[in-house]
Amino acid sequence: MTPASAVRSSLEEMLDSLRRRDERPKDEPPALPPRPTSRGRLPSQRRSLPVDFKVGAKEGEGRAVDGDEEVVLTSRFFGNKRIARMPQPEDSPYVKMPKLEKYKDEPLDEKFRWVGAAAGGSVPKKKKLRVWCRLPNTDWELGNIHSIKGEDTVVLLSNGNVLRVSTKNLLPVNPDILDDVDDLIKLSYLNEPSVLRTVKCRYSRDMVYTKAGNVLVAINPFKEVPLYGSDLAAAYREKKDNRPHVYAIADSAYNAMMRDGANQSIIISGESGAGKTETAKITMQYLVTLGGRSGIENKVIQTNFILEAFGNAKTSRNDNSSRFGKLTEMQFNDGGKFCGARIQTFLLEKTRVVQRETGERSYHVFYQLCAGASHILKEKLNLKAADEYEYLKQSDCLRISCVDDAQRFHMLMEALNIAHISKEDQENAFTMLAAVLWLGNIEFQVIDAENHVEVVSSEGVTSAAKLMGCEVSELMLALSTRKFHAGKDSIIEKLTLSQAIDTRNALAMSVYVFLFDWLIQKINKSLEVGERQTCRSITILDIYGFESFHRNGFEQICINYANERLQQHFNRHMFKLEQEEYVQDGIDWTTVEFIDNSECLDLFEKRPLGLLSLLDEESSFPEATDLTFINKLKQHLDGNPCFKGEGRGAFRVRHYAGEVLYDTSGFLEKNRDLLHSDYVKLLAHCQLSGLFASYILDRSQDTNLIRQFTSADLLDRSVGSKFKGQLFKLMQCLESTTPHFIRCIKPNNNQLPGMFENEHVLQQLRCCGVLEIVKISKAGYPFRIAHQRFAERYGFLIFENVASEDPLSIAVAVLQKFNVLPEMYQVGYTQLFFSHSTDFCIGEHQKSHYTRDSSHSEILSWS
Ligand SMILES: Nc1ncnc2c1ncn2[C@@H]1O[C@H](COP(=O)(O)OP(=O)(O)OP(=O)(O)O)[C@@H](O)[C@H]1O
Repeated sequence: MTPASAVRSSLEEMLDSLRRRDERPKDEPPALPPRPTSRGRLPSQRRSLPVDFKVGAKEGEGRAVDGDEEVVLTSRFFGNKRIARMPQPEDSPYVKMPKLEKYKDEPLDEKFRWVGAAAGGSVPKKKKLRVWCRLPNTDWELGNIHSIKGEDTVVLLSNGNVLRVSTKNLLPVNPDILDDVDDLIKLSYLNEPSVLRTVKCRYSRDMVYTKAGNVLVAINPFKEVPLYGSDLAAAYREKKDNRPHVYAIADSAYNAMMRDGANQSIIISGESGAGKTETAKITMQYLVTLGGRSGIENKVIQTNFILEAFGNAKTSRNDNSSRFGKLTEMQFNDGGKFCGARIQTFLLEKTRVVQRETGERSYHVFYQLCAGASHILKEKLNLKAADEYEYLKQSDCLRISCVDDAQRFHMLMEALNIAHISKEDQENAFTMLAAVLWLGNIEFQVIDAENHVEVVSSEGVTSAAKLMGCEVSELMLALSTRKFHAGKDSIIEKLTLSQAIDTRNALAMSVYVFLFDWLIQKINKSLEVGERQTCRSITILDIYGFESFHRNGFEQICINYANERLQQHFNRHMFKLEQEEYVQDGIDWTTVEFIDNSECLDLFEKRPLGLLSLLDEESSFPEATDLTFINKLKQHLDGNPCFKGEGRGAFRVRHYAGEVLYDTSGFLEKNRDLLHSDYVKLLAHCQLSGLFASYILDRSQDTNLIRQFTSADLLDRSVGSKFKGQLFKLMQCLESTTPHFIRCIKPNNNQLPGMFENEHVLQQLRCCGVLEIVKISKAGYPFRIAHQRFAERYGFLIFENVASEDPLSIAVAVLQKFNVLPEMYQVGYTQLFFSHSTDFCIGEHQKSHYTRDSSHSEILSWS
């Protein structure tokens, strides 16, 4: 009998007793077990994991059978105490927590290595055994042991080659039957090539979702797969399907929200192009159908299209890359009905509007407008084809294959209508887009030896001025001069060519950012529930993925910093808090190590000598340049193992997802993000259209966007500090929710279906700590219940008067009376910890009374 079935029968027995409670003879004497020892803890008992795995074994004794041969295996995953450090308490978005054992000071290479890679569990010792063999190019290949001599083994590879390798480069292979297990926890041998083989095998059969314990791994199919739709959604809703799926994650978040009343979050991460945005949309779709017909489902779904048009663009990594972070709070009333949503966005990549790498595009909406606007609209906006605008044609990429921009524009108009964005507001938005495009066509001519310029009178400037609703002369002046105040006098200074171009671009970017923010406000207004009737929510986070391009600038460092923060959140919940709870409740537990990214976060956030602080400090010196900035970084950060200064104003950061080379040019300017007071005024007084102009005016007064900052102002307002502040707020918001994680994986860099690049996928699996998650899920106790609650629920089974006994004695007595195997649970100071969910324990007929808690809190919940 397996441990699971033993528990099933014993708990079934317990539940039978529950049903028979009234018939139970009153005089049956309860069999009281001896009181447990002090600290409420049973004698140490390690649960035996399925098959051969042994927690805590240094040199393992697990046994496995391969064919007719029994082989001796070694398990070396556990036993290394290396728990990661908590974030710096003085500068952290989290509530202060007790400090844990410090990360060992190992060489950096060690920390970035996948801990289980070489120590995948076993060193096979018998002939003919199937093994994974690490090739000189680091790929893993299947083979059979031919002979063993000392430390070396000769392996017959599946491709016919024969290889002599060191035995430490061999790992055990799972039986074929486990090739496509839906949860990696079911693998007998947990090692890198086996995990890869499983996800690859599933991927080849269009099973793009696999579970790694509580985490869902989603591999981007890059094609339509028959995994979605109302029938399938209904199957998940009615619990008829339990295969790994986004629907299952959304369903479990919804159930947890309804059951516990606690807000939930679904955190979707992965590198650029891994499928986060699509996954977020699938999640939303499922949630709105779960939440019943409220009339605003379609509105919410359509907002995705609007946001993608204005906030997504083609990059070299992804034809539809989100260039902003998005948090969508789906709100439900007490009856679980979906009743509204609120969207929060983070740091739109604004430079894309005026400049980007060759082969990439600006925001989709520009091309859609040019291709799809009606004749009347075109005339009104003096709109030309996309290739007539400098801002669009400069990167040699006007189209995306298989995408019809004109058709997308019609879809956008429809989405705007469904989202109840008024016709007038729509027209205002299109007017601003056209103004931005015309601004890009404004040219300057040099008028003196000092390179001072004036604006060339052209269709560009007249159209831009007209669309913005200001005088042509006003715009010309704002773009070619700058006014300073010296005492009571104001001095007008002419701009040089490069200053004028920067000013024009800054104006265009600002208009676009204002437009984007304004649109989010409009959308939020439209999705708002009139009377706030809700106190429950599920928040979906879809933030731009980790990026490493040929050239990486200020935007990339912000994006990658955000991903570091998110990774820390993941580590904190999957590894730190989970293991802390075991330790604090005193159960027998051997720490599972994981790759911590605290050092990289320190590099960014430490004060006063972190990257962001140094950037702010340097930005506040008017004389500072990108060169003085890089020197400062080298001077102060060289000691951090995640930092390496390079030549030509560049530096490297060792992120959790890989190393990125950053080019500091433009860092200071982008961090300062100063708007010249002249054109803030210009914008504020433009007759753009009623509401829009007043919105700009509000913003300009709000943030006091004027020149001549003091350095203290700058610290509050620099882009880096603001972004860090936003991320901290985001983390605090996520901390108040129960998280559910989805890790998206990109199978290849070509955005092609059916192409699975082993090394690339492996790298991503390593980064998200999949192996460690499986280890912790396999060895851990995900289902918990407080002694008190367990005693209240089950105590009557053996005690006449539950109130007269202490909860711990009752709990232990019940477990012993019903022969629950000691390997299946541990008794902590305050809780009982179970390794299996109630799904193992109760019959189908009981499911309506018991819901499974796949998060953390308790073993059972009662309806
Ligand atoms: N579940 C899916 N089914 C079919 N195609 C998908 C799926 N998920 C992603 N894709 C394809 O992959 C492309 C990239 O996905 P997506 O835009 O969601 O990536 P992302 O991780 O959000 O990237 P970024 O960080 O750059 O925004 C999509 O445009 C779509 O073509």
